[in-house]
Order: sequence, then structure tokens, then C-alpha cells
Amino acid sequence: MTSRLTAHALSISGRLTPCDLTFSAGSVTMLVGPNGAGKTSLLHALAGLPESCGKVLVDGDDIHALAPVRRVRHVAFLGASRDVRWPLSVRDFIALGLPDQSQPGHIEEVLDSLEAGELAGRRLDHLSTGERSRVMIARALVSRSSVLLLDEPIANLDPKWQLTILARLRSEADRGTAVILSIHDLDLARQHGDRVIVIDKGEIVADSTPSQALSEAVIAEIFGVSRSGGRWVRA
Ligand SMILES: Nc1ncnc2c1ncn2[C@@H]1O[C@H](COP(=O)(O)OP(=O)(O)OP(=O)(O)O)[C@@H](O)[C@H]1O
Repeated sequence: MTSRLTAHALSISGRLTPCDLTFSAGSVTMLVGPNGAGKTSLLHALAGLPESCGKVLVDGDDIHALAPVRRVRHVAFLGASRDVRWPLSVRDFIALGLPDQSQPGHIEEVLDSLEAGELAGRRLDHLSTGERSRVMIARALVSRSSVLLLDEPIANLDPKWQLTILARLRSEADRGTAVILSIHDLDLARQHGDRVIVIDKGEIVADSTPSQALSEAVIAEIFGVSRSGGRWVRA
């Protein structure tokens, strides 16, 4: 499989221990770990945000050397905050994520693919938190970048929308995108990821298939929970 993103000696001082990672085209990688483990830090470093160190190549180009317009064609980044309340229509807000303004029709296409077409004319600052989350995801998708970095994209969504978004991300991967997202739901990470990276205290402690990375032992040791009678209980 082609590699979309390769990171070497990636780190953030005090938050992320140096690591080397490669993400393939057409794959969905789940980043999991307890609160404060370093998932957001890893996503920031992969996106080449200023605080990070190391080399990040996306489709062979050094992300730090790319001008912002070119960078967005390579990488779309959705941060954890959904608290964007600009007085703009949803359509105009998503248009800001279009690298090529000559393709406005793509906005409706992306919204429809997220079953969010009815939001297009609504004002961003009048949406509920979950509705705004779906719009932010649409904005990340509209750029058609070859790598998608998403920080807890389904955190504020009800079960139906969680599954809708995960299915949409799968279809994005099927088109060749490398999808990398952080998530707290271990069951969904296992069911919808091709690969799971477990982070703890800024260090990658497992990186494998979902069933191997999320073994009972890892879950008990890192997350402090275990399964009992189909329910999560404190280990
Ligand atoms: N801007 C910052 N400056 C200094 N330390 C930070 C900063 N942001 C986060 N940290 C620290 O870095 C560590 C990793 O934080 P990070 O946000 O990457 O964790 P996370 O796994 O995404 O957590 P959560 O699940 O709670 O969102 C934490 O100890 C956090 O307190």
C-alpha cells in the first residue's frame, strides 16, 4: 500500500516522546489513550503545527516546507474545539476549507454525503454542538486532502451520527485517503479501525491491528477498565 504520511523523530517537548510513524493510503487509524495521554499532541505534530519537532513527509513533500494553500491539499486537520460560532452560513463556512474556490458544488456534495444537506443555509452560530461538529467534519472533508487528521470527530455526536461519520470516513479511506482520528470509544475504535495506536504518557505503547492493540491486558493496564458481563468496569 502507498504511504501517504511518514513521520520521523516526531516529538513535542514534554508531551510526545520521539517516534517514527507511517500511515498508508486507504487506511483508518484510531488513536486511543487516556485523558492527557498525548493523542492531540500527536495529531498536532503530524499536522506540522509549530510547537512540534521532527520531519513529516506527506505524499513525499515536507509538510513544513509547504505553503498553506498547498498544505491543505495534502492534509486536512480538524482540531478538538468545536466552539466556532462565526456569524456565517454553513455553506460559506465550509467554502473557507475549499482549496479551489471554483468548485462550490462540492460543498453540497459533501454535506449530502453526511446527510447534512438541510444545514447548508443555517447560520453556524445558531447550530447545536452536534450539528456544528458535523459541519466541521464537512469542512475537513471538502478539501479532499490525501491525509485527514481528526481530533475526536465523533465526541459530541449521538450514536446514529457517530456511525454515519465513521462510515463516511471509511468511504474516504476507500478512495485512497489516509484517515487518522482520535477516539475514546474503544469498541468503535476496534470495530472501525484498520489499525489502532495506543498512547500513554506521551509514548506509543501499542501499534497494531485493533484486536492486538486493544488486548484485555492493554486495556486493563492503560485504561484501568475491563469487561465484565458485557459492561465496562474499573479494573
Ligand atoms: N499547550 C500545552 N502546553 C503544555 N502542555 C500541554 C499543552 N497541551 C496539552 N498539554 C499537556 O500534554 C499532555 C498531552 O495532552 P494532549 O492534549 O495531547 O492529550 P490527549 O490524549 O489528547 O487528552 P484528552 O483525551 O484529554 O483530550 C497532557 O499532560 C497535557 O496536560
